[in-house]
Amino acid sequence: MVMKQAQLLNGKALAQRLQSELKEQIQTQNQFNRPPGLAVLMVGDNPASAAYVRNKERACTNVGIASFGQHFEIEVTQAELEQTIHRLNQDERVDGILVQLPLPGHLDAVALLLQIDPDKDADGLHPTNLGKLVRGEQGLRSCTPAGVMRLLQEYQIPLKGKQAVVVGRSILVGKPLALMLLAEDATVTIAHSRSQNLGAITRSADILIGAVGRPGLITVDMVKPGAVVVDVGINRVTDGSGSSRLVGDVDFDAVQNVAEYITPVPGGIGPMTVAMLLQNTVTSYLQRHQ
Ligand SMILES: NC(=O)C1=CN([C@@H]2O[C@H](COP(=O)(O)OP(=O)(O)OC[C@H]3O[C@@H](n4cnc5c(N)ncnc54)[C@H](OP(=O)(O)O)[C@@H]3O)[C@@H](O)[C@H]2O)C=CC1
Ligand SMILES: Nc1nc(=O)c2c([nH]1)NC[C@@H]1CN(c3ccc(C(=O)N[C@@H](CCC(=O)O)C(=O)O)cc3)C=[N+]21
Ligand SMILES: [Mg+2]
Repeated sequence: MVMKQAQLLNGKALAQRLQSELKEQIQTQNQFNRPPGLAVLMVGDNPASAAYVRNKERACTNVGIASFGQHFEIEVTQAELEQTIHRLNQDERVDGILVQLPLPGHLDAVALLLQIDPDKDADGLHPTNLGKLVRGEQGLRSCTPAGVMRLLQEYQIPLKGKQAVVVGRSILVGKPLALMLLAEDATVTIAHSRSQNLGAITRSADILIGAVGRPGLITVDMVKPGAVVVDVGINRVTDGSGSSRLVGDVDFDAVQNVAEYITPVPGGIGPMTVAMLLQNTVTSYLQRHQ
């Protein structure tokens, strides 16, 4: 039997196009006498965060957004971070503030995110923006889930009435993504580490999202033939020869033989996340001057 390979959902290509559109928009928006500004706070050096920061800074330079990155030692205190956020809230050059998650255990992420001016909340994690998402109101949306939705939209993947299964329930990815899928009239199930019969749940999915952080968690037997498979996971793995590479949560090589559409890692949701972060920053920039 000849297996038809899934079509790739090419996040990298779409993200590049969105970036050129943003670049043009920024070039023609010069009445504010300054570029849009984005501040990313990173504590310690988690490898997934490091990849994000690298790509984000390259992308900012490319489209014309000023970066105000701040890298803190792992021992930084809550008070130091809160002071930094207060300063950035007041800084007229800064339109977007993002705190890289997860934070080391001695820091309280919830308390910190609460300090961000909701109008500068580039990752949509302030309770005001999360509340707007729950209520279906306009607001800044979390970048990764927004990137997933934008990519599905680009490929005209039908969502209305479809079974969507999101594996992972973090406040950064799984939960907001489930709400966004719901807003598009999908029938949404959220699975997590305590879910029983994960395979039975995922096999019901027309749209299956892996947002866990475990390489190879989603195996081919867990995927319904013809499903749309979105891999949010970013995991660095070391192979036998000692060289390291990025993989997602999905066993891509096997799953691409049964899925209708699939996102690659790298080149899928990662670049879309960066594009949405730039877009949120530009949105805040334009709104802050109204
Ligand atoms: N592509 C991108 O742009 C981005 C990628 N990521 C990547 O996505 C992944 C998830 O990130 P994030 O949501 O922040 O991670 P978290 O660790 O915050 O959340 C992971 C979720 O997966 C669930 N989980 C853990 N193990 C299992 C299991 N065996 N079966 C089912 N569910 C499980 C957890 O369940 P429980 O709640 O019960 O603990 C939790 O809800 C990571 O690889 C991260 O690097 C993150 C952000 C952006
Ligand atoms: N508040 C917060 N928001 C986040 O969105 C967030 C975060 N914290 N903490 C860390 C994770 C991780 N993450 C990535 C985003 C893009 C790539 C990315 O661009 N990846 C490229 C390849 C990267 C490479 O090859 O180095 C790709 O997948 O093609 C990676 C990782 C965002 N995260
Ligand atoms: Mg990716």
